[in-house]
Amino acid sequence: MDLPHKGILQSPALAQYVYETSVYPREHEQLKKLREATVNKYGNLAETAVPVDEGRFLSLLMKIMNPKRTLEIGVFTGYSLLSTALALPDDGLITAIDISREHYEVGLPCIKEAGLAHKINFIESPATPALDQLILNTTHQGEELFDFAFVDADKTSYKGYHEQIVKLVKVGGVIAYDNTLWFGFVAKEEAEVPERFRNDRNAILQLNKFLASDPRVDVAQISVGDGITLCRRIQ
Ligand SMILES: C[S@@+](CC[C@H](N)C(=O)[O-])C[C@H]1O[C@@H](n2cnc3c(N)ncnc32)[C@H](O)[C@@H]1O
Repeated sequence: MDLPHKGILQSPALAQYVYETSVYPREHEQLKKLREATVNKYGNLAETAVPVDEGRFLSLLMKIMNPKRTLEIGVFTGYSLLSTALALPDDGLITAIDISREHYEVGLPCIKEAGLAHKINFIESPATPALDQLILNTTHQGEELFDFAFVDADKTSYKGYHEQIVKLVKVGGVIAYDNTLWFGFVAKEEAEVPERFRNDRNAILQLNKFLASDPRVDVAQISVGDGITLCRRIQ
């Protein structure tokens, strides 16, 4: 599939400037290898992964938050997952959910090489039932709530995931929704948006509107990568 330039830095030259100045010089060797393995295997589809500046943002956010338990929905080959894993404290653990393990297998050797596979509990499942199971585990078996959740899966389900994840993230914890500026299409008229992006654009528009007035979370729209909405649970 031919994707338009992903990310809100609409000039490829500006994106390249950011990547070369502040991302690539600090990119972990195994992250770079994972990125290259993804391009080798999937070509243009490698753009499905978070852009590298977003990976860096996630990594720094983890270092600031120092979370013990994190959740990721939508793993693909694992660029955001490894960006997170590299920044967790020694006792930090990640629960990662994806409908298919196939793509994850491409990045897994790099995650192993970085010595971080033991931190990751990968659940191969559609997210909705997997989240329901996690809710059961926390309510009936007293498992700890999560400090952080990163959501980067099927956009039309984000609103449903939000209702589940607010039950799984502790008060004071953070939920990050990816692609909330959706290639910049959120600010365009529908007629200007290629047809195959319209459904997801509508879902993102509804999500953004909903989150802006959800009293359970405090919200900031972060203009990095393809747009991340950070939600801090306040009730
Ligand atoms: C945009 S990619 C994730 C990119 C990843 N965060 C990265 O940095 O490489 C979306 C992922 O969501 C997964 N996905 C799609 N629908 C899903 C669902 N209903 N439940 C769980 N995962 C799903 C896809 O298999 C795909 O790997």
